[in-house]
Amino acid sequence: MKDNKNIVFTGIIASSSSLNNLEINSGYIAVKDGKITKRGSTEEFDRLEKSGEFSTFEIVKLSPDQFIIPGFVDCHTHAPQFPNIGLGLDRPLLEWLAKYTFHLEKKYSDTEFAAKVYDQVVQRLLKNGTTTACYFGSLHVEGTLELVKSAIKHHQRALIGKVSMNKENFAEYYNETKKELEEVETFIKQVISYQNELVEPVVTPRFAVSCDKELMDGLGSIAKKYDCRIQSHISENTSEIDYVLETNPKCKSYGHVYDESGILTNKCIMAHAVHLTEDELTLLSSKGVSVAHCPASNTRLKSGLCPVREIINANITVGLGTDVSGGDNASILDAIRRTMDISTCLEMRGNDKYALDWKEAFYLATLGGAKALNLDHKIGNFDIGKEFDALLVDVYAKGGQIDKFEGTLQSNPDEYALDLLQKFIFVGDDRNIVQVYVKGEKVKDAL
Ligand SMILES: O=c1[nH]c(=O)c2nc[nH]c2[nH]1
Ligand SMILES: [Zn+2]
Repeated sequence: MKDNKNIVFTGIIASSSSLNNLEINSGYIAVKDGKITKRGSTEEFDRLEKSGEFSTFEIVKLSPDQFIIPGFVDCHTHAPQFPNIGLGLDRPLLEWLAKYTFHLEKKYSDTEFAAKVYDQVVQRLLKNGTTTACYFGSLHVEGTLELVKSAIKHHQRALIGKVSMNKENFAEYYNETKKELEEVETFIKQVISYQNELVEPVVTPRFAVSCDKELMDGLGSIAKKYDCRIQSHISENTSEIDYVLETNPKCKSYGHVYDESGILTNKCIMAHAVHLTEDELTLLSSKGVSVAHCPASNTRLKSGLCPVREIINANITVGLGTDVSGGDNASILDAIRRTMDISTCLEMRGNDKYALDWKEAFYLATLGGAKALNLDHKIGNFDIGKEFDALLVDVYAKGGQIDKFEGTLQSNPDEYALDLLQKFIFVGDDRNIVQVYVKGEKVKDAL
């Protein structure tokens, strides 16, 4: 598709090195064959440019109102549910699944339908600056392979799972165990056979409500066999937890149901974790499990206010998820804002110093997400040697929400840069994301 040129950007560059360390300054970043090869000050750039170092590079000089940040990482979303976005949010989780969600997901037995929807989904996410997405597909192998093909076609970094379910439900949306395990292996082998460096398969037990012990054991073994990531849901809603404990009377917690089947590994990412006990926090932390915090769906489905600060303090790696269509917004910018809002609500209820500030939420949306998905050796910030997944943001982009009030931002260059980024985080939208790069290739250009 797009040609992978050598590019050097000069201007404001921002990325996190940890939850509490945002680096933002003016300088340059050089990208060769999709990887970051050099970074430095503006003075160093001027010197190197004069010496001819960048003679084979396209040079992109940012305007004073533009900056570069790492691409957003969506750690949890359901691609087949996008046609329902904004609809049917009047029921709690289990009723919502039975009434709206399973019926929609069943339609993905039609691969033509799947191909059309997934092409739109992948493009929507790239437009929003989501350079990496960890997707749930549907129960169907061929349908979910259409999602894989769309990610490859549009050059999105994607972790994709064929959903596994073997428990009967009213929608008749499940497989018999043997068939399900065979299909999961077929899916994994097929994705591997594409040999695409951006796309990987994920073992995806929907949750302990939909999978019995036999299936869960089998999925744990498959993940081990192929050294795959695993994704699922945990402790989102109290009725869900009650059901899981009732149907697994020998397990002392929801977390232990997964642990009994070898699901909890350092390649496992669990969505939600709204109602975990202290014991479960310790269990997840000891196993190296990551959590995808999905604030939009937690409020839309009235599941609860996720204590994200406690999860972070328990030494669990956290990233953000949009969780469409329990979540009503496909943008990680929205997840950033809702993360701040939910944690602020919890602070206002009496948890001192609980709220996450915008710099922390920005970290979760970038490097935190990359760590949660075990991709931080490749992406998440602009360390030399990492792959260049990045957004070029224009704070005053034409038609956008952010008005320019001349001379009102702080005049010190460092503070001015912080003001610009802060404006984008709180007020910006996809119109401000004027270019998107994945592994050095431009996948959106609205400049
Ligand atoms: O928010 C959610 N969306 C889903 O599709 C789902 N399935 C199980 N648990 C779930 N939670
Ligand atoms: Zn989900």
